Amino acid sequence: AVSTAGLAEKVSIRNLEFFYGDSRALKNINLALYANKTTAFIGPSGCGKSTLLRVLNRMYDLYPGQRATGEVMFDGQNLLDSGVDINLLRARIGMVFQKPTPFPMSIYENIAFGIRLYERLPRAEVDARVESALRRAALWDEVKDKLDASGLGLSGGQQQRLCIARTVAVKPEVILFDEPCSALDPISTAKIEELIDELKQDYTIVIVTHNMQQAARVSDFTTFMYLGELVEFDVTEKIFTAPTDSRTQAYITGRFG
Ligand SMILES: Nc1ncnc2c1ncn2[C@@H]1O[C@H](COP(=O)(O)OP(=O)(O)OP(=O)(O)O)[C@@H](O)[C@H]1O
Repeated sequence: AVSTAGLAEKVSIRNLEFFYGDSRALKNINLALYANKTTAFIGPSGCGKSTLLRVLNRMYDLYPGQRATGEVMFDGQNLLDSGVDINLLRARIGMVFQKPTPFPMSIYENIAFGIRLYERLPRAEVDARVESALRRAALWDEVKDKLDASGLGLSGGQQQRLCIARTVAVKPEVILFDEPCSALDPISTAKIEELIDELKQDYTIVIVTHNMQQAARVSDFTTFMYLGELVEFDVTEKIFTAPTDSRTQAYITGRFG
């Protein structure tokens, strides 16, 4: 059994199923995400990693024909319930995407815009929040003298840190990373990984990655998925050194995927 004694469950997923039309992409998923820990989702292409991540902030709501059943408990509420305030949910469970997606506006506005979606704050407080978010995302020193320049003028790695700053600025509790480094060079990747490691002091983090070294470096727990099923969940080191299931073993040794 996985030793999780003393850890707080931030999100508890129970009997989760997910459908694209008639096609079932997630089968009876049961999983806990622990507070102030990083959980990686790994597995071969098409196994359902992104689908599971997108359930956690109801991303699928935008698409007709996609639906989830079961429970995703977060602070005593089932996130899948129809009464859930989706905007509030996405402020509490933020997401960083694969490709950096800054808005076509200034660096400052990229962050202030997100804050204003959720809160009305005096300008000085917005300024302070923008600065602290940029510091948190390890970008402040590089941009403090050009906050009015376009976010699109930053390098790919800087753009991704800007997106992380934008997510952090609305004070989420959980941050979902969907292959956040797949478009980045090794140096930018190392920066983002370092950042993820620091962010877990204050947030609960989930990361989908194809890069097993990355999963091994940044996560505390790892979930191996295969064909829509959660095959194995364990402490990351255990998954990568002594997995229980033969399919996990096959994947981590490069025999498929
Ligand atoms: N919009 C969609 N409509 C129909 N089926 C979809 C859709 N998106 C994903 N699927 C299917 O759901 C399953 C899970 O896909 P998902 O993208 O979650 O896998 P993944 O593990 O994230 O894959 P990858 O590593 O390639 O990103 C796959 O069989 C995929 O073909």
